[in-house]
Amino acid sequence: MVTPASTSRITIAPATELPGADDGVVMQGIARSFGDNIVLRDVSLHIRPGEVYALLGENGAGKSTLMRILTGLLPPDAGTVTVDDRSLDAGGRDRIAMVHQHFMLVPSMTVAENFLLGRSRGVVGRGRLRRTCDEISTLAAETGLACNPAARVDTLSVGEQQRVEILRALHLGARYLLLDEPTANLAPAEVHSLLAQIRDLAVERGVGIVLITHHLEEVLEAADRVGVLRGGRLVAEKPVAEVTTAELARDMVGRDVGLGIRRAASEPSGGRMLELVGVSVPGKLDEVTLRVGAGQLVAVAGVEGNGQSALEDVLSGLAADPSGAVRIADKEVDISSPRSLRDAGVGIVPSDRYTRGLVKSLGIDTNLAVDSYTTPPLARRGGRLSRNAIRDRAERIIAALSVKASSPRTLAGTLSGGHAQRVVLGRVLDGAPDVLVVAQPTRGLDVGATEFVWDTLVEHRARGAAILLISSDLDEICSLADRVVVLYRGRIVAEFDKGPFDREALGSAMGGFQEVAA
Ligand SMILES: Nc1ncnc2c1ncn2[C@@H]1O[C@H](COP(=O)(O)OP(=O)(O)OP(=O)(O)O)[C@@H](O)[C@H]1O
Repeated sequence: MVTPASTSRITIAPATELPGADDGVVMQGIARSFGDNIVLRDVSLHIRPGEVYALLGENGAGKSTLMRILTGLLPPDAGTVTVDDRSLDAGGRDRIAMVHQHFMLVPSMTVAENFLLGRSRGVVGRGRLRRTCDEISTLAAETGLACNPAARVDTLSVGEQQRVEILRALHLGARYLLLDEPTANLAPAEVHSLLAQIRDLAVERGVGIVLITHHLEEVLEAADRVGVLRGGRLVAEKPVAEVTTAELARDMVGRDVGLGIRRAASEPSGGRMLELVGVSVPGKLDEVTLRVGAGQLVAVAGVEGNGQSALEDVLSGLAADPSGAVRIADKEVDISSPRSLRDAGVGIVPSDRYTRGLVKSLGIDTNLAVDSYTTPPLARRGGRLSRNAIRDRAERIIAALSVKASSPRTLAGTLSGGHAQRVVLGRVLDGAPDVLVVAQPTRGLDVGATEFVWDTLVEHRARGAAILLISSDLDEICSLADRVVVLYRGRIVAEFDKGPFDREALGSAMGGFQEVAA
């Protein structure tokens, strides 16, 4: 039983209808600034029913701002939006739905209960719930987006939750879907099937889809047209059949980008810099044993939800009830204390930049000072803080990582996702730690920034840092790792000792299709 808040009729989006001349999402002359920061200038876009339109742009280019304007969450300073020739206020808004990277589902409720949230006043009876289950099953069968309406959301994989979000939007009557990096957390095999399902929704049901992604191959695989935002303007708009990934990268960042293999030039020294022995966290991590030598980069490959967060928690000193041992340079460290790990030389780039990496309501300068304010040069004699040193440090890191911010005091919560990630990376890398644990370091970063982060990790490996890369991105793993272990359901199920790595074998181990004894 659920007690949703307001009443609305359930309308299942019909399968393909012939589009009229004015159909589609039409944005004309959109402009938007935040203070002096001009984010969008005279942007016009037309997304037609039945097409997949990929929207690209480097971090901070204004993609999310444009999508927030499109869904009516943010008013533009100038310009108009119509959906099938209706303004947003005259019914257009009901035809558009945004599917976020961070899902908006209530984990303790079933799929059907989530569908009914906010859609009827008072208690929902069994009959209504059953009807909704039937409607979901019908829609799932029609669209090929498999889904069990009676399943609790917290029992579903990330890929299944993604499908629930899409089905919910269609169930609400959306004819246009805005998908914000929909593949960011999926296993390699799931990526291809989701992209195929997205294409089917467009081709067979006439849904118009905006696909925001930083993975350029996904654009070629799934989209019909691609638009590139740069400096607040739409600088390119092309049929996908006429572009290459190299051209798209150039359109986005204004230069050539090389994301090739970057394994260690020489054999790693093999010294035991970071060692985990039989590390377990109840219900999450099972007897994980691994070693990372000085000057070596070991990747822990896996899809979110298979123990990566627990591993990150252990190495941050934040896991609940961990067991086993962690040694840094052959010395055991107290894993119940974040400070012991930090003092032992471990630097962590957390996977969730907002809950672990940044305080959104504080400035970039303060965020960059949080792990070094007790020592000089930030701390002065007598325990007082040096404002100048805090500002200088912030200015240096902002310049080194090209963080797009009007001043060092800009609030972290107003940065675009990619630039927020740069601040977190900048803080950790600036300390040049002996052991670097980096979780999903390039998630949400544009190709130019990804190239920069990869090069930076390689530099730190070359100076002798031991790097543990926790990632679900096969390109990242295959390009950077000297060794790969695969984490599935909390256990290491496969190990790959030397590149070049077999992407297919890696992908299937990540998806749990093949368990190889460690
Ligand atoms: N509420 C806000 N207040 C101030 N500035 C903002 C706000 N929202 C966005 N901005 C600024 O607008 C610019 C564009 O941000 P936006 O989030 O639209 O970029 P994006 O293209 O989605 O980037 P990313 O790929 O990093 O997610 C950035 O400079 C950001 O700092």
